[in-house]
Amino acid sequence: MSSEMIAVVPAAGVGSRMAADRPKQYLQIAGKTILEHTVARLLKHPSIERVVVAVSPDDPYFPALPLASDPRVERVNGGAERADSVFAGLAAIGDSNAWVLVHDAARPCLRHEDLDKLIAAAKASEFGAILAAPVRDTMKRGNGSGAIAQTVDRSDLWHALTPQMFRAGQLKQALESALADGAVVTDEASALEHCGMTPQLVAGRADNLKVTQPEDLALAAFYLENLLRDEQ
Ligand SMILES: Nc1ccn([C@@H]2O[C@H](COP(=O)(O)OP(=O)(O)OP(=O)(O)O)[C@@H](O)[C@H]2O)c(=O)n1
Ligand SMILES: C[C@](O)(CO)[C@H](O)COP(=O)(O)O
Repeated sequence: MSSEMIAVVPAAGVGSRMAADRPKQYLQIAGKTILEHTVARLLKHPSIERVVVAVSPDDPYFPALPLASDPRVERVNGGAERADSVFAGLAAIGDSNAWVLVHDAARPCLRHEDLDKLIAAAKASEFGAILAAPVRDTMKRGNGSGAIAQTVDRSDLWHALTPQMFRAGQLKQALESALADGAVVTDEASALEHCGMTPQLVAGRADNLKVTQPEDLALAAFYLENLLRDEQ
């Protein structure tokens, strides 16, 4: 059975919460765009053979990046929602037995120690695996009017991270089914859950943050500089 390992990077978002002059994946930290750092982290891992990047069809930034001419990087057109972009990336993978790791373009601080843990867990799981960070704060649910409705039991509560790793065919079928049913699919695992499957949780580092809001940029730069120094 194929062991080709391909990363799919959804990078077609507009970054509305970042409210910058360009989509956040094209903001610079540590001398490069966030997207370049994210793709470099993936291609630096010896098990990942190529990266499929889903970008907006009218994206003017991607062609100017050196990675656009890297033979290991394939561009596809992303879609209206993140799940549509992931689905478009999967369409570029012909082998249903290939391993696919879906990783947000907005997460540039992925460490190989976490990637190694994820790969091992996914290969040992019937339904793949995702990186996740245990919740560390007390969790509250609001009552819709700004007050506390209840405290949520945080035991075994996790922040889903990426990469999320599955056999390409398994993920494609689950996404097709979940999207056809109108399910809310904010990460790949939720599509498999919709189909009754139970991917494994792999405890990952909390510094694998998704750059989402303005205050995340400086933190991501700090985490990335730590990562690059640790890998020297
Ligand atoms: N239609 C979309 C929406 C999002 N993404 C990607 O999915 C990842 C996680 O999404 P998010 O952090 O929500 O990015 P945006 O959608 O750009 O942010 P916002 O929700 O603030 O607009 C990002 O790398 C983003 O580029 C995508 O490929 N296609
Ligand atoms: C996939 C993800 O990063 C896991 O936490 C998250 O669901 C992306 O959500 P977003 O609203 O598209 O940022």
